[in-house]
Amino acid sequence: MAAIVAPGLGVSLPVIRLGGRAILDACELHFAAGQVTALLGASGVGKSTLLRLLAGLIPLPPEARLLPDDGRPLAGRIAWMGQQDLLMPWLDLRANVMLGARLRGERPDRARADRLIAAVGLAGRDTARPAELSGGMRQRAALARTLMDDRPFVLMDEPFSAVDAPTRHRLQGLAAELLAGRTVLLVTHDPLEALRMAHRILVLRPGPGGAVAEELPLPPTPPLRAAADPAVLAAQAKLLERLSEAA
Ligand SMILES: Nc1ncnc2c1ncn2[C@@H]1O[C@H](COP(=O)(O)OP(=O)(O)OP(=O)(O)O)[C@@H](O)[C@H]1O
Repeated sequence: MAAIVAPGLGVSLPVIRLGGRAILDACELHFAAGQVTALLGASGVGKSTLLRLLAGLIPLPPEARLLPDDGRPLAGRIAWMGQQDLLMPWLDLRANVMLGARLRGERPDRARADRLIAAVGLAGRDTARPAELSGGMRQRAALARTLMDDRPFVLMDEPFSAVDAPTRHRLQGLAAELLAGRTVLLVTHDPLEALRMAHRILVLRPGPGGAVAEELPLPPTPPLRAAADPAVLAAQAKLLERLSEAA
């Protein structure tokens, strides 16, 4: 796959209220070009809300600004991958990977779909329906679909939480390789996943005016970090402690 280097993304948000309650406090964030930022925090603190605001799934207040560093609009340049694979059961793997283009009425790039299917280790399974694939295979298919449209910004909401630990470990390696150069915001509950994959870790913690993001230090080595790296293990213990305090 051709390497791309995505621009960074500046985010300026006022207090975000949902159902009459302040969920996120006003914030200024910058997601660095081509880097993975992991977002952690207790259940219900507002991680998905932030992701959904960036994806346009929750309407932005008029004062909010989402500014890619290249000055071009953000619309149409975001890919999304969630906890559920959202594969269409009646379509085969290749058709699922090419679904975005079909929905937009474009001619899908079949060669690119096949390269991505091979890259996620599913070569030869292109005519299989989702029901014939394991959970890990379906998440790999979802990863291929996420990358199919070649978007510079990728938002991932607990993408690997539904698979077993060894599969998750493999998918983290695969995703790190295939997402290289993109500007990624990864919501996860898994401290080790954040420590392996991220260039930067933000923890959302509740505050009186809504949740606030706090940056945590990372081991000096770049991602993808080895799970057995003593610096990663030490950071994992500290991150768990910090998450317990923030809950
Ligand atoms: N449309 C909505 N209307 C009202 N409240 C909402 C809405 N969407 C989310 N919330 C509330 O906003 C808060 C943050 O939810 P959000 O899903 O962002 O949390 P989260 O940190 O992603 O949680 P989890 O880790 O459990 O997925 C929760 O209290 C939730 O109930």
